[in-house]
Amino acid sequence: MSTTPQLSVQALLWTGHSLKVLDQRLLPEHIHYDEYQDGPGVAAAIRAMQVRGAPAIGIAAAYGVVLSVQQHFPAADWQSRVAADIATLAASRPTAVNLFWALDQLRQLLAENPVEPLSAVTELAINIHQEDLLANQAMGERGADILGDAKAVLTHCNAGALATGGYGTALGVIRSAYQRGKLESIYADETRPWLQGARLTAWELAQDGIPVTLLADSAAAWLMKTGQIDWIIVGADRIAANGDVANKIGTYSLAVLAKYHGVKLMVAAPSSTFDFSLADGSGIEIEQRDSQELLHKIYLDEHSRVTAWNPVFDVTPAALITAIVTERGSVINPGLHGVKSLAL
Ligand SMILES: CSC[C@@H](O)[C@@H](O)C(=O)COP(=O)(O)O
Repeated sequence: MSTTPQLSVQALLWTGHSLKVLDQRLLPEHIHYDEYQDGPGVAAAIRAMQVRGAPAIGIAAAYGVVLSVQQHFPAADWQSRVAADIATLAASRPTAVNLFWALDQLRQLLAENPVEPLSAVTELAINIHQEDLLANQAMGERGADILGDAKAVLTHCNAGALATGGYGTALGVIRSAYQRGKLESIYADETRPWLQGARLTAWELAQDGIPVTLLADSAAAWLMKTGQIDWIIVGADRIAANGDVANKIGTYSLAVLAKYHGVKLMVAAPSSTFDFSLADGSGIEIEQRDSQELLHKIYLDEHSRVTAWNPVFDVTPAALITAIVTERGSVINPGLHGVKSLAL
């Protein structure tokens, strides 16, 4: 096992009484942290994508509950106020299951600790944050083992430290493989329309001195056709029991292209990203974001006849995935086996 370097990038900083959130809308030009003292503030930060990426959304929401308890306990109606803040946090974004996974744990703990809730929820939120970092480090090593001697990979979106408690899922695998000296080329899609690849992944890897080559999303087919990559490595927002994976829009098209070109596809995600209540990916809600993310401003006029369709996730069928890697283990060919073996 190789050692993990000190992390240069942190999306979330817990101060003990507030949450500092790196505003990812401003990267890579500006490194600016906003400080939040209440649950609705954190929910707004998630909705606006100041913090984004499935595990980071779950961690931020956990701290949002801590801030809510800190603000309202021990007022007579603290429980209903905290419940309202939890509902606001749950409504912030629909697709990443990590959000609901974290909130469910905090809700249950609050029910068990009505007398001293603050210390209990604080301990749990910090634990969720730390466990995510450890999971990513374990996943990174496991994923690097599966890559073996692969020389070149492509990633999509940002599934890095910025999207998690640290180290990253897909970027964790890439970090670990790079440290082993195997990877010669790392490609990143721009990831339109929000440019998570161009703005975040490129910046994050550059912070660690890891070279990366950016490409327009539409160049990915030609990258594969010309034999330049062995693997595509992505994260996930929700994985159903049969291994279908919801992830950033464009992942499905990469998976189809990969199948055609004989390129392998790895999904790296912590256990908190699995939703075993769903038999397959058809039940996953796909977030639609504002058309302003796509439309040129001359088309934002209310009389404009130009509109935009902006789904920000898609679902990749398990049959197109070569390996799903978690901190607990991995499944090769999930289309044949599903992922129930990864449940506790
Ligand atoms: C480890 S992050 C995994 C996914 O959350 C990531 O690939 C992704 O799709 C993020 O979408 P985003 O809309 O930026 O929150």
